[in-house]
Amino acid sequence: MATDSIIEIDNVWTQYGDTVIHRDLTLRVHSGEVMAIIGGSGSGKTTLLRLMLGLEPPSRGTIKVFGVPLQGCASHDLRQARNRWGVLFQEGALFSALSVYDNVALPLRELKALPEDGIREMVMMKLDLVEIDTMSMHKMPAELSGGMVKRVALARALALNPELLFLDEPTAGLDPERSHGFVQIIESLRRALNLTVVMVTHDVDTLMALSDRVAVLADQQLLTVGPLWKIVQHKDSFIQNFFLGQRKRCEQENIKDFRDKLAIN
Ligand SMILES: Nc1ncnc2c1ncn2[C@@H]1O[C@H](COP(=O)(O)OP(=O)(O)OP(=O)(O)O)[C@@H](O)[C@H]1O
Repeated sequence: MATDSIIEIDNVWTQYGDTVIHRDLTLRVHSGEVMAIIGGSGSGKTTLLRLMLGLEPPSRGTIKVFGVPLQGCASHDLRQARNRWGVLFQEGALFSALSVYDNVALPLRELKALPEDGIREMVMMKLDLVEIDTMSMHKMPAELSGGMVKRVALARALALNPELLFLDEPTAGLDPERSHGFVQIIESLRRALNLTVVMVTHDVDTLMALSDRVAVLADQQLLTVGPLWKIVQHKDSFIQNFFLGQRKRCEQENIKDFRDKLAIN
């Protein structure tokens, strides 16, 4: 078995009553890669993310993150594993009653490992990473644009210096320009912090910009896993429809050009 697997999913089934969502999924996420998960609406992408976060157990099979089996491990081990990952939920999910500063400080305060001035230093550093200026620090979430909410949520996800980042539809709801800017921030952070990333997305630009491999969920199974340029050549009808009119863009050379431009802009 590869030693650099950060996430190991083995023979996982998810079932609600008689309804099977996942049938015998096996997947590895390697250290330092960006693994994208795509699939139709209701194909079980978010549920798969929730399984990887230990928020719900699979009906069958095992999931290990950092070598820790999420089911049946000691609560101390689970807590330690959780402190090594950050999550950006689909809607940003900031606490509406807390300021920008307090939202980012929250995971650090919960950890009870730093004095308040240490927390302040960390919060300022994370806000700087996601390009939120100090003027906005005391704003409430309702006063922020959609793009800012995402960036603050990303700062919070990074608060504990995670090695692993989960992103659920990171660019959903952003206009193309903001989406582009947010993807650039994720890409530069990923490089600088050497992050492993698991993201659910339906956005082809985001896939082109960030993904090293793409896992396709369809018909309750993992249809295929591979680099984007290979995935688009798959004959399956879901994949064909998903990339309709975009297959040429997703050729290897075009992906490279797209990423080069992203790095320059
Ligand atoms: N706790 C639950 N109880 C019963 N059914 C559930 C539960 N959680 C999810 N489901 C069902 O599992 C299926 C997969 O849901 P999930 O949200 O993972 O899909 P998805 O691929 O993320 O969809 P979308 O792209 O529309 O967000 C859906 O049919 C959903 O209704």
